[in-house]
Amino acid sequence: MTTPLDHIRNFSIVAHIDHGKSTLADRLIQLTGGLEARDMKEQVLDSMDIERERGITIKAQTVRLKYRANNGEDYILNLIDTPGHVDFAYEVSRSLAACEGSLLVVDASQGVEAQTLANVYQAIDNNHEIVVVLNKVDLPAAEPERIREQVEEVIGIDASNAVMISAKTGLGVPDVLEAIVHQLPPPREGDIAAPLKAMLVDSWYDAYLGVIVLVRIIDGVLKKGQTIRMMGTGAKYLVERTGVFTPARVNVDELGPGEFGFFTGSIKEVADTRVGDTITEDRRQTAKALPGFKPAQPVVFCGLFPVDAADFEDLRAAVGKLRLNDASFSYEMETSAALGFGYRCGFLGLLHLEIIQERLEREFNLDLIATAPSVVYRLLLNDGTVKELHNPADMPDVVKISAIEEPWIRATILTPDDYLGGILKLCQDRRGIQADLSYVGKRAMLTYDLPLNEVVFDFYDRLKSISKGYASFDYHLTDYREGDLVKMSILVNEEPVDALSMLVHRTAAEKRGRAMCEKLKELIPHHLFKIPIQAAIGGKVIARETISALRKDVTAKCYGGDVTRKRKLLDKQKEGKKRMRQFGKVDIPQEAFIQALKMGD
Ligand SMILES: Nc1nc2c(ncn2[C@@H]2O[C@H](COP(=O)(O)OP(=O)(O)OP(=O)(O)O)[C@@H](O)[C@H]2O)c(=O)[nH]1
Repeated sequence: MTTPLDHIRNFSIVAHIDHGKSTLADRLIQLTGGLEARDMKEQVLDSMDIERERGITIKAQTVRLKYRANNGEDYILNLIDTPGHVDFAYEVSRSLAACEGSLLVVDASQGVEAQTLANVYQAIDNNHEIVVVLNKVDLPAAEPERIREQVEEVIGIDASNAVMISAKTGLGVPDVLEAIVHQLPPPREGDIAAPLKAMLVDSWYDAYLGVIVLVRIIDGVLKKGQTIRMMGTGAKYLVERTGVFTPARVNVDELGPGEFGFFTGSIKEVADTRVGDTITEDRRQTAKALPGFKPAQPVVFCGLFPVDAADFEDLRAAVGKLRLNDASFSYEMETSAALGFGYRCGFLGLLHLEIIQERLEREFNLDLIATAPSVVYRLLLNDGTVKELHNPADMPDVVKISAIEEPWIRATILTPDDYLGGILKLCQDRRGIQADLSYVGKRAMLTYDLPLNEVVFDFYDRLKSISKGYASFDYHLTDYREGDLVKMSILVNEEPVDALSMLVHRTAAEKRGRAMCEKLKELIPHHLFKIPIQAAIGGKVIARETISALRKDVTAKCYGGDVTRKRKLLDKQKEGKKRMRQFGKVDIPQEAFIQALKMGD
């Protein structure tokens, strides 16, 4: 039995990070009986361990809620969870496109932030009706009335029906359910008799069921035994199971128009499923496919190498497994003179990079060295061809290059006025071009165009430290612009360390080079000989430091003393060695790579 359209509501929750989206989602699940209170693990929607630890939502999920409204009618509410971090903006946009309404959650003590704006504008672009939810009214600092006005003023939407709640205590949450039913529209179209037409919203790999495909049905019915066709790729699959998440996985006989659910079939890899693809029945096809989505493009690349070269096979298996579940992560084999065999990996952003690296280390027990993150540069070559550069080490001879283009972003920053000066300076130092400055109450709203290259390293950390954590930030890629970029090499003991080479703007090269040399000087241990550390552009050295020679050997002070203590010291040294890489005659600790690449100004 499928549910009539007017008894279905499909909605997302959009919010700035930490404004309480997951807490509210949990409350809604709890109130509608999806979970008994005692089963409630904190924040069920954030299912991966790392997500839970970091308190961020990565993988968009959906949950079907059964709700008996105050009018006595039964409704199906499909909650489509969306990630809150800028790196995952693409996942936000695809989940929003599959539903009709949004709850806009705003922390009533903090007010509108950068990602509130970015996310709500995406919802508006998708023609969503919006219910404003002012959360955390239990906090003494909450000012729901003022924030309601702010939402109207800054975002320009009607907030007269805003629901005031505390997702933490549960106060007001039942009103959210009523608002979903009465203020959000049911699915706009849907013909049960028409040929199957469904949108592929997401897919992931499950160890027991294989690839699970999340769909939103537009027309027709999806059920077991059907042969379906993906219209974009042309691939055909037999449907083996259909079901929904409540959030527990429950099989259902069929999925009808307006509904969300999943199916499994003979699909081998997540890569075989394209988000945004139209799914239809092979023997009775829908006439017109949905407008497609473009796949998420990696914007940041870095090399990942095992600390111990013998672990390469394990790394190969691990990246393969991760990719099964995360099609936005890409990799190809790379060899580095300094680091041996590894993978060049592409990510949606820096957070995505950190998460993947952490999962590889934690879930697969690998020790890794990550090279400097690099954006994708476009090289215009003299022979008229264009080459994408994912790795500074692959840069062709400069005489072959007529121009280098780099990606730019448009950033929105909201900050209390007190920190405006520091932030303006930061943006300016990072080659930013100010596009706008206005005020949201007492806070400044800054719009800047910045080269992504200047943001990937530590911009966000710097912004947070300058503003004592109060500034919020969001960005999207805009275009490629030509820049005066040069490749800077780092030489340790006269040997170039390919993993540390990077593209930098000419005006910033000397400062970066100097900082890098100083940092490496601190991080590379003394050896028995003097070690020069140099930064160079082409053949020209632009910065130099020297590590003086070591005088004593570590065990000298134990001479003639306690043997166990001596052995302990040697063991400790050996342990340290494991995390070292040898470059010519010099041992560089893994930590040196990580720290050297995370540089402040
Ligand atoms: N006092 C108070 N704290 C709340 C309320 N709702 C959520 N919080 C707290 O605010 C923090 C962030 O809440 P989350 O639900 O994780 O926020 P989120 O928006 O889902 O964050 P992301 O998943 O990272 O995007 C948590 O520490 C919650 O316990 C509320 O109504 N009152």
